Amino acid sequence: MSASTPTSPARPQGAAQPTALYGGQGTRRVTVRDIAAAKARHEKWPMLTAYDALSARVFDEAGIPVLLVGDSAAMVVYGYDSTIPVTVDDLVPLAAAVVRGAKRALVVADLPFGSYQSGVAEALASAARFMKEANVQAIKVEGGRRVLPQVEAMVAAGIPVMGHLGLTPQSVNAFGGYRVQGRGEDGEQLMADAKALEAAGAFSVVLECVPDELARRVTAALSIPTIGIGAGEGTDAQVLVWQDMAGLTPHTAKFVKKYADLYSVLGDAAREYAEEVVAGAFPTAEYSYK
Ligand SMILES: Nc1nc(=O)c2c([nH]1)NC[C@@H]1CN(c3ccc(C(=O)N[C@@H](CCC(=O)O)C(=O)O)cc3)CN21
Ligand SMILES: CC(C)C(=O)C(=O)O
Ligand SMILES: [Mg+2]
Repeated sequence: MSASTPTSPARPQGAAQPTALYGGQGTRRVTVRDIAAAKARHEKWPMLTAYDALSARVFDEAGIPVLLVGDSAAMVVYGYDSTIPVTVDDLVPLAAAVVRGAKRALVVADLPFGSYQSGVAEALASAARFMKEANVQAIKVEGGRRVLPQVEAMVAAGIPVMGHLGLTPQSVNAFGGYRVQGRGEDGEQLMADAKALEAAGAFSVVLECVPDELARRVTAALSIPTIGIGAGEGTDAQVLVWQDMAGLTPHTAKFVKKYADLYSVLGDAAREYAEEVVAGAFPTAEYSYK
């Protein structure tokens, strides 16, 4: 598969199959410059969310080059029914755990609702907390031209910024639900937002729940990578919430492909453990000390 890729050195037996982004990079962490170079080489790459050290380690060793500490933690970690309630205080410890667990992946953290919208100073202060307390390498904010001053200020401060357009879940109350965005005339607004983010210095942009044809046009129009979720096959990269793709989340959107059935696997393990404890079948001598 990658045998013909000149930049990929031989890897130790048993090592995870690297994505193209990891080619030739030894064990150092992926950087935003690597991400930019991948677009120039027309390489597609995967991003997953992560919220704890152990899952971050699993994904890192599986060759996922970029991990996102998403504000979706509000829903999949904290049990809220939207991303609105989660705070910087909630997310910073999760982000710190992900950075400790992942040795090679670039770690990006979402700025949560209410931690950047009011202005440049608020955005810089929130981003600085993720950089100083969690040691993340990049920050993501939702929105286009309405958050441009914040994006420009963060970039000027040396903070790599990932944009996020389309279905921006922090605006769920304005959208009136989790609906596909950018159809018809709205597509041109989204295109203008994407170009503005690139001009402001964003290093990449997430396109969530938009028509595949729009995502393809935006991807062609930008020199920075697009990362799709429910945006079809035409983006440079893809992202999914890990509990969705692993089949742990009971109800998911149409764009989710389940690559495992963790809901059943984990439930079966818990049921079997419970049965054995009740029956006195666990622990046996094998699991006991003399
Ligand atoms: N676990 C999880 N996965 C996610 O992908 C995710 C979160 N949480 N939380 C934050 C947002 C919310 N997201 C969502 C939630 C629901 C739909 C959804 O049900 N969409 C409809 C589309 C309806 C239409 O056609 O307009 C669908 O049927 O897929 C989409 C994105 C994506 N994000
Ligand atoms: C799904 C991705 C793009 C996200 O913003 C999140 O997980 O919070
Ligand atoms: Mg998010």
